[in-house]
Parts: sequence; C-alpha cells; structure tokens
Amino acid sequence: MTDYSPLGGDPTKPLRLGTRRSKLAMAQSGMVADAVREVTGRAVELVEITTYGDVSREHLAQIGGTGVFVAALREALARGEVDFAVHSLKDLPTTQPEGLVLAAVPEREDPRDALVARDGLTLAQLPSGARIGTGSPRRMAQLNAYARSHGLDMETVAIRGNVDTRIDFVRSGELDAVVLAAAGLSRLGRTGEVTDFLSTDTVLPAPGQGALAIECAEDSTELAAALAELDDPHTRVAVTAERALLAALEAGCSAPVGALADLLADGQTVNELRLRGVVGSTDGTSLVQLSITGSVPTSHDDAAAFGRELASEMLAKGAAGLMGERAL
Ligand SMILES: NCc1[nH]cc(CCC(=O)O)c1CC(=O)O
Repeated sequence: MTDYSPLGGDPTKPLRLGTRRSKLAMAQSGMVADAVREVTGRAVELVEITTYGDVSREHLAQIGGTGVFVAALREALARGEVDFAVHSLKDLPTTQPEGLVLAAVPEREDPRDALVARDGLTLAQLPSGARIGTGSPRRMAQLNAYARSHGLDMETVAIRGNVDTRIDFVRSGELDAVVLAAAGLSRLGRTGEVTDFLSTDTVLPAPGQGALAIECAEDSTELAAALAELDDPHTRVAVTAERALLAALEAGCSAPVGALADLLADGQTVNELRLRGVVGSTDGTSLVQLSITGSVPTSHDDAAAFGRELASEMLAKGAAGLMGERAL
C-alpha cells in the first residue's frame, strides 16, 4: 500500500471508515464520518468489522484486556481494507503500532462516569446494601473506597455487556445501579437515563475516556493531513498526559487506573494543566491518589513527560503493588 493515497486518485470513490458494529461504535463512527465528509468533501462509507471483544462472552480481562476491540480494526487498516478507523481512545493500547498514526483526537465529550440507578437515585442516596454493577476494576476500586469512607455497606458486582445489557440489570431490579461512561450515553442520546454524573473527586475516569481516536496508515499522508483538521489540541494534550501516566505505570485498559488532565483557565486564557491519577485495590481498601499542576505542555513530549512525572510519584507511593491484580 506504499503508493496508495486515498485522497488522491478517484475522488468519486468513498473513503472507507472501519468501525465496530456495536450501537455505540456506530454512533461514534457516524459522527466522525459526517465531520470527515465536511473537511474532505468526499463520500465516506462505514465498513463494519467484528472484533473478538464483541463476540466473546468472557470477561474482557480474561481474554486479554487491553486492545481486544482494537486489534481487528488495526488489522483491516494494515491490510488496506479500510482507509481509517475510529476507536474509543480509552480502549487503545498505549503503544502505537508501526505504520499507523493517530491522525486526530477530536474534542472530548464529558469524561465523567455516570450512574444509572433505580428510582432516580444519586450515589449519595443509594441505601446501605446497594448493589452496583460494573466490570471495571478502576470503578470498583473507587466506588468501594467511597463506600468505606462514608461508612456505607455497598457491593460492587462484576458485569459486562453493551449499554443496553448493563442498563437492563437496573430495569429488571437485579441491581440497584450500574456505572457507565457519560460520553457513551451522550453519543447514544441517552443522557436522560443518567441519575448522577459522578464527581471526578469521587471517581476519576479511565485515561482518555470520552475522547475518540482517528487512526490511519502512516503513508496515507494526504488523508492524515485532512483528518488532522479534526484534531482538538487541548484534548490531545490532556489525553497524551493521561496515557503517558498509564504507560509509565505499565498498566492496560483493564487495570484499576484512573486519570484526568484538566486545563485550568484564568479568565479566557488557558494557563495550567492539572493531572490527577489514582490506582487502587478493587476492594477500595487502599488507593494511591495524586495530582500535579504545571504550565500547559507545548509539545507531545512535554505532555508525555507530565504523565511520567505523576506516574513516578505514584510509584514511589506504592502504586505498583496495587496493580498486581490485573483484571477483575
Ligand atoms: N470499555 C468500553 C467502552 N469504551 C468506551 C466507552 C464509552 C465511551 C468513551 O469513553 O469514550 C465504553 C463504555 C463504558 O465504559 O461505559
């Protein structure tokens, strides 16, 4: 595919966007397709690709955690079957494979986790004995730590599945609440079902949560340049710092690691970046939670250094010992 340039050649040919087939992935890809049509003036067609993460009923962690949703899309890219692919950034492994580039990270949606509980309950209103469903060790660790510090007797229950499956646990009365990414619900037009947007002081999201990643082959230089118009520099800086933290902790997307970089503004001027990180045991008995603030990084390397610095401070406080239980 060395001299294959999707933006050159026949302009009547649609650009092929590789996507997972879940409702959420299709919604995300549809939004990106619209934006790409706008910036390129080209037709964009969605090519659905089934990934192992979509067909397996096993818990994500058991089938290898990091990257199960991503591998099949990348293979299709590498084989030249699609021109570009859209991923949820939080599902992307932190190492960039040879030959592929992260052409754009568009403006991030709400990064917070959201509670969908019975009877409109907020986290603070959940009664003792409440059962909360989540398959994420990161969410478990922080929810259990919250319960402990508030003297609440809550139980986190391991579940997995798509958005409908997870919300059905609440509808059916099997669970009192489930926790999902607010961004996913928003892209599906379902924020109305959220009963509480969880404060990032209580639950830090996964690194990159709420952001999308648009990836293409490195040698599709014209396409990469066109896609770069969809890049949001502030989001890019934030997620670069968050993912460098994750990488330096040597953790994957199923590790109990939360991170969020905020740009702090003084009036209209963005002048500082705050990066918060957390790692915890899933039972919530121990959490290492730290934050650093500094001037806004002006390069990819500076943003990554920001993440590595927080990681080394967390490791000095015992973070490594809390990631032993990879997965559930
Ligand atoms: N791990 C699955 C996954 N990957 C991305 C999202 C939501 C969208 C996003 O974070 O951008 C979800 C679902 C969830 O965590 O509820």
